Amino acid sequence: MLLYLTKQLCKRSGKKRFFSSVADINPNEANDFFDIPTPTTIPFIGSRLSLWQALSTQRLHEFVDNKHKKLGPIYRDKLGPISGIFVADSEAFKTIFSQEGRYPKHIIPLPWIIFNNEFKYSRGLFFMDGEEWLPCRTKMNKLLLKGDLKWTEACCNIVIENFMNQLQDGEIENLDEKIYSTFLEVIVSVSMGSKSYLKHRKNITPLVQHLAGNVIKVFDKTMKVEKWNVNFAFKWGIPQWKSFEMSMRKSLNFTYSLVDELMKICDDESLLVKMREEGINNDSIKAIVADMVLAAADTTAYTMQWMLYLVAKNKEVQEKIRTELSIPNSSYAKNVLRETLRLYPVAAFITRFMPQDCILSGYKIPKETPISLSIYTTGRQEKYFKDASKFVPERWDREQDHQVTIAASLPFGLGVRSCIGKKLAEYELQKTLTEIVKKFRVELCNKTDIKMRMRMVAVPSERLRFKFEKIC
Ligand code: HEM
Repeated sequence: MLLYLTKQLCKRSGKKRFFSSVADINPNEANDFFDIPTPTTIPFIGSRLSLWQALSTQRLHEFVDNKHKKLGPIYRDKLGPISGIFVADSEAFKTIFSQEGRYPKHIIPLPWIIFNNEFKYSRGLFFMDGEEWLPCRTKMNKLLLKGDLKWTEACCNIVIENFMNQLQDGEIENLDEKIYSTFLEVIVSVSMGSKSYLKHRKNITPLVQHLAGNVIKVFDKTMKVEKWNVNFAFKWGIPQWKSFEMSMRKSLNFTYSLVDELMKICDDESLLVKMREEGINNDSIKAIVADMVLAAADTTAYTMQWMLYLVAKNKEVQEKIRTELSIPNSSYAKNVLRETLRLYPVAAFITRFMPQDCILSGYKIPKETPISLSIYTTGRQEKYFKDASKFVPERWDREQDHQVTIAASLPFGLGVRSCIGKKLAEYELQKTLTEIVKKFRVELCNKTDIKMRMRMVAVPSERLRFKFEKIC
């Protein structure tokens, strides 16, 4: 898989070797770790205060972006519990993914670690490491990233058709909530299979709506407790911790019971049955699927909103999507999605601990140093994307040479630990976009400038409102 991706990226970046930086730097010439630029702030208070400010205004991406502007593509910082380096350099990204080892490790939010340890919930892929993670991940790759995925597409199509039936002329009330529930319902329908979903959807839809409310709270409460010293918050049981703990328990308990029920009614073409056939035991199935439910909704729902926002502001893009619908194998909708994720990567940071010492951007990095890849920053840099602030889906066109640096926009990550839901997400997002644009002209009703805010994932600074006009 990694070899395939590497070849693809070589082809597109026009370079001979994608991971060129690995061999090109002589370790003796590299600079010392402590020479990496670091912000000058009042010791301790300065960095905590600015972090607190960045977190409470949900502007962590801008905070980090400004630091890169001042200090360059790599800098060292202590961000509360996370003390490590921040990297905004496509060559360094390649080095990281090529040297991340057999069992890549990422940072897990501290409240979630404490919660899992304290209450002994077994969790899915995102939380697993090493020997536990690899066999499960290999089996899940086979089911969700390789081969024929028509069975997942069949599930998406039914749920999206249902969503389309809720749209009409005019401003759609609570569109964001409808989008959220729809994408949550997709992962539920994939878990149970399209036939079973069709049979039981009347009962499933209200459960999904209830779950959506809980899942939203988990992300919100995690953000709120992270503004505090999390160990302190947990130890003293402050209200922010209690509220986070409650939302997490509710969501997980509800999701586990839902998966239990789905296991009884799923059909042969379902994720649950396919996981069983791969030899994954029932407890692990429950934990993996429950986590996917949590990972699937926010990421896809907000990407859908950003995509609608951008096409609503760019009428010519809408028109082109409509025109290209008649062209077989047109990749235009896919390019719209790629361009949306370049400007608004819902996962604005990807993290890693390297298993051995490495050299990044000319500096020696000791093994196990927490590394944060600033995906938001690289996606908007002029040196990687011409007219970087403009929304130009055509720049991703394979036929034309618009000089995109693929490794600077990695919304799903790269390599063996990249997003397991990538193909599912790409299909459902493109399908929903084309169905909407085929039937409606989309207009943005918000009058103020919309900014990106970090609520674990990248969300709009205010509720997006759209007006739909039916195309006769
Ligand atoms: C636009 C949609 C999505 C985006 C941008 C996205 C992005 C990401 C990113 C950046 C990672 C971390 C990769 C890394 O550490 O290298 C990730 C991991 C993950 N994603 Fe997604 N994701 C999306 C949708 C989904 C969906 C629909 C699912 C569920 C089917 C999903 C399930 C997961 C899981 C389980 C992991 C952890 C994988 C592991 O650690 O092995 N994601 N995603």
